[in-house]
Amino acid sequence: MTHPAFLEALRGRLIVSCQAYPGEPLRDSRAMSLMAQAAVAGGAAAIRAQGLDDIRLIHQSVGVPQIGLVKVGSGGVFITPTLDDAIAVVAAGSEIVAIDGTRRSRPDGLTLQQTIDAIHSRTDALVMADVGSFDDGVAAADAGADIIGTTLAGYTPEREKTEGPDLELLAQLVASLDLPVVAEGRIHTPEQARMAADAGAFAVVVGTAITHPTTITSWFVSALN
Ligand SMILES: CC(=O)N[C@H](C=O)[C@@H](O)[C@H](O)[C@H](O)COP(=O)(O)O
Repeated sequence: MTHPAFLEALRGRLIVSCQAYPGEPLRDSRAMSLMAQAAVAGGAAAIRAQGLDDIRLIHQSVGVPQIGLVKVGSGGVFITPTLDDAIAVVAAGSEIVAIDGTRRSRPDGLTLQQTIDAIHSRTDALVMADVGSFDDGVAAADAGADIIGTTLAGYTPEREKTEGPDLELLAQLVASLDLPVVAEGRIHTPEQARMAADAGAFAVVVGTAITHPTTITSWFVSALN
């Protein structure tokens, strides 16, 4: 399958997710933009970013493609839940919009296929469907997603939350789908990133282990307790 050049350029590469949440010390678009610049300086091929302000600023400050999303709440369908959210993410500067790609019903009443069709007809962006299970991945591919991400594995009732990345799900999706499958979620070490690549991931997204110093600090603190 031929992909747009900017997607092809992500093959086998690292994507760094730069996200901070309300109330956190780094919840500041400038901080996220600096984090993104630092990640690109280290070799990140793309940035994943949350929130329209962060997406806009990061779009202006780095020269690599961006996977954008908005998070609305934290339960149920919370990753770019509606079509309007997705259109806003693209308008803010994302080349790829990450949306909830599960089979759950969406708050605006559209199906996943209707959502993806509308994004494709109204924008040039690619759609990354963040899925939580194999059946989600198959359904999202059928619905027209351009990229499948394992992002929600362990965050819906369908899969156990594995300690590290859900490599089993990744391998199953890679074996069955004719689409780029991106490994995302709980990749905390370079070795795990390598394992995800070896399992056939098109690209590997790392967030917390690179860009969430509070969590990283807590890992070290725990090791000393
Ligand atoms: C489940 C969910 O809300 N995932 C979010 C999706 O954008 C982010 O909170 C994660 O940080 C991102 O997926 C990267 O994963 P990790 O931080 O584990 O490397």
